[in-house]
Amino acid sequence: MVNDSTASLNDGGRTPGELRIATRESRLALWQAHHVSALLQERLGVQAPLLGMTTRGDQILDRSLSKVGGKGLFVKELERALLDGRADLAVHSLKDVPMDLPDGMALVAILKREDPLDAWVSPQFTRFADLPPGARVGTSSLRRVVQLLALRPDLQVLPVRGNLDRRLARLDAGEYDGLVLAAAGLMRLELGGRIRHRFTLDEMLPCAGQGALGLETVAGHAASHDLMALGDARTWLATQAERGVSRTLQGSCSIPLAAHAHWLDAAKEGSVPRLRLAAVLGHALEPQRPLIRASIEADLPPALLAQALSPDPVAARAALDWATDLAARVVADLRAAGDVPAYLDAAASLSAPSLAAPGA
Ligand SMILES: NCc1[nH]cc(CCC(=O)O)c1CC(=O)O
Repeated sequence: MVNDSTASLNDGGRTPGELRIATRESRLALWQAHHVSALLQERLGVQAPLLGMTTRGDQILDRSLSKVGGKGLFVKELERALLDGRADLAVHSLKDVPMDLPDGMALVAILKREDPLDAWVSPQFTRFADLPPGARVGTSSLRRVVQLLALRPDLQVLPVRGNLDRRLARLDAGEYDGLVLAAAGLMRLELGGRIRHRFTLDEMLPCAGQGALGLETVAGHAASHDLMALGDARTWLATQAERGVSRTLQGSCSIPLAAHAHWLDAAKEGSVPRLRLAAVLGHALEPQRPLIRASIEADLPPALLAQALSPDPVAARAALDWATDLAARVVADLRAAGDVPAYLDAAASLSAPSLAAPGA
């Protein structure tokens, strides 16, 4: 939508009143940074030029990310720019943001989530269900691997890394019969036309934070209050619940864990917002073992929606506690539904580099 903002890459001196955005230089990261720059201009009247940076996570394509420092790699160098004062904020795909930020950093806002689902992309096969036995599907996400094999144990699931354009090029070159990719990333890059269909939540549960954007600053940044106004309370509560599941299960990139929450009432007037949180855990070493699933629903106490984005830490804490409690209950249900410790041990001992990859 706001692809052609006035922001331009810039590494010169600072201008008072502007908010500089540190960003990776992949097409997706630049789209996201431009999007936020345009929002800052529209909603706050603030100029927000971009500071482009190449991170180690972008340079290292030949090794699995979990071997070289995990998805935190994408984030660390941007954080250094924030701590140095070279930039004021960083824009992240929330699902790439570690569960616990380093001391001194804050996730000040989570923008309204549009499309959290995973998409089926294939030149040849209109529907995932059309795939012939033994077909080759590309994904490097363990979460997707275990869910794909739960749907279709016959499939050959092959690793694919690199940015979206690179993955699609390999698909078009015939290396795969299809790919599973986040719909949000494809839509942002105007590649929505490549989507054949979205998977249902029962087929392919997304990972925590998928489809949402998070804004990070140093804690206590002077613009924190203004930036918080860009956040969306419902998305914040839903994604905090999702991230609570990952945090409780020590979700790293090598855990085949999905966690997704969505609001059930579609904002009908007078209705109580009700959140449904689901989680799926697969076995990292024997992906054919049954998935462990749990889901839970809860009505949001009405006051908490407003409190979610409150600058008052006590009020915000109450909203966060509600989301965290939901996460704890889903994790308890997971533990009751299957041998969670054995599945977590399998993920911890994972040694097959071809399976370990970023948290997509
Ligand atoms: N793991 C990489 C990544 N990080 C964010 C997105 C897409 C946007 C999003 O999910 O928010 C993707 C690509 C993908 O998973 O297909």
